[in-house]
Amino acid sequence: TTRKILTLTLVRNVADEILLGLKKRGFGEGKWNGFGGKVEPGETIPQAAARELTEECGLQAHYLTKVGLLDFEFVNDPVILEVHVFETRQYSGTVIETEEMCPKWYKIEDIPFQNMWLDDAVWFPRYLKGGPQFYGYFLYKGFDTILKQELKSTDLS
Ligand SMILES: CN1CCN(c2cc(NC3CC3)nc(N)n2)CC1
Repeated sequence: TTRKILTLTLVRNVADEILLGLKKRGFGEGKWNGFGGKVEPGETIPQAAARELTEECGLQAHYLTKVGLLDFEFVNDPVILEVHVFETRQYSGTVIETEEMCPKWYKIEDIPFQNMWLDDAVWFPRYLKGGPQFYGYFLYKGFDTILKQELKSTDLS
């Protein structure tokens, strides 16, 4: 198996709402999600996360916190998606719609799980609770069925 390193950044405002984007094209089109993408050569993972955030919604993150790591495997597919999850509460700029994303602020109680990746309903509550970083593993069959899942806390010490 090979790993594809990806980023996912969740933005929170002072009202504790969360900024999600409706993906307009490509992988995950039609789903609400945080912002992210691939890590380019010569980039650290946090640098890639910050770059993708700006490209996808116009905000500049001034501080990123690593909140978790998610591994996604797909039956009969050798590529594991290794998604590094970050949060920012310190950012500047104006939220804009881009070619990739239509951003919208959500109250926590209104997060549209029915229109998000299936796994989000599993790990988002753990993310929202805060605390130690989390590790999640999801084995998908197609894009609509999770065959196996694992979610645990990983203290760095
Ligand atoms: C650049 N990316 C792509 C992958 N990604 C995913 C994936 C995901 N599930 C996987 C079955 C697809 N679930 C969330 N919430 N995000 C984050 C952003």
